Amino acid sequence: MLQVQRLCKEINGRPILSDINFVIEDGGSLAIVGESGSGKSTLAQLIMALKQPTSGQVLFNERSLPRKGIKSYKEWYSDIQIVFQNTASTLNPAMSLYRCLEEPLINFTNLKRRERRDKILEYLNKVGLHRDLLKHRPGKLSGGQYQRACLAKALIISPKLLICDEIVASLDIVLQQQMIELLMSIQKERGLSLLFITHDLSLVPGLCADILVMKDGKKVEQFNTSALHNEEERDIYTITLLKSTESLETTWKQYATHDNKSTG
Ligand SMILES: Nc1ncnc2c1ncn2[C@@H]1O[C@H](COP(=O)(O)OP(=O)(O)OP(=O)(O)O)[C@@H](O)[C@H]1O
Repeated sequence: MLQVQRLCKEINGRPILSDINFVIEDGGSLAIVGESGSGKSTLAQLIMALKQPTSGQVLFNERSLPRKGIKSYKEWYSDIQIVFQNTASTLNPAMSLYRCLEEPLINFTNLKRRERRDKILEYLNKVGLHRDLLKHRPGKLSGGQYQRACLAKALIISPKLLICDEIVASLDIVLQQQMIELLMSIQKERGLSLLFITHDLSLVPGLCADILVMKDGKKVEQFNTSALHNEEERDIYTITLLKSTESLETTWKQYATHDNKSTG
C-alpha cells in the first residue's frame, strides 16, 4: 500500500506541492489529474525519491522513502517503477532494445542469462512488440513502440506499483487508446497498483477507480471515478477540466468530419 501523507515541496522558497494526502491500496488505481504546472510530475519525482520532500512522508508497505544506501533504493525501485512523460532518456540510445530490457533484470534479479531472455520475450509479447525489434537501437522505434518498450522495461521486474506520468500525451488518439487498453489488461492480469498522472480526464474512466484533482500544487478534491459526471458534487475546477476535454473532443470530431468531407 502506498501512503502519501501531508506531502509538501518547496523549490527556492516557492510552494510547489502543499499538503498532499492519499492512499493507494494493493491492486488499487488512482489518477492524478491537473493542468500543466499543477505539480503532478513533482509528486511523481518525490514518490520515486528523485527529489526530497520539504515535509511530510511517503510510505510503501510501511517503509519510508529511501534516503541513502544502494540497498534501500534498490528495495524501493523493486516495488515501484515509473514510466516518464519524457521518455527519450529511459532507453539507452547506444544499446540494443534487448540490452535495454535486460539491464533491469541484471540490476534487480538473480535470473540467469537464459531466464532473462525468456522474461524479455515474455514482456515484449505482453506489450505487443515483435521480437525482431530486439536487435535494434531504441532510436529505430516509432513513438508508440518506444512507449511500449518503456512500459516493458518498467514492468519486467514485476513491481507492485507502476507510476505513469503523462505516458500517452505525445501519442495520437488511436495509440493512446491502445496504450490505455494495454495498461488495463496488465493491471487486471497482475493485480498491479497504478498511479496514472494525466492532464486529460477523458483517459481515466475504465482505467482508474479514483481521481485526485490538483491545482497549483494543492488537492482540489478526490472522488470515485463513477462520480466524475456528477456535476452537483464536483468542484467547479473539475467541471472546467472536464468541459475543456469534451470541447476539445468535439472540435476534433468536427475537424475530422470536415476533413473527410473535403478530402472524400
Ligand atoms: N527544479 C525546479 N525549479 C524551479 N521550479 C520548478 C522546478 N521543478 C518544478 N518547478 C515548478 O513547479 C511547478 C510544478 O511543475 P510540475 O512539472 O510538477 O507540474 P506538472 O503538473 O507535472 O506540469 P507538466 O505536465 O507541464 O509537467 C511548475 O510551476 C514548475 O515550473
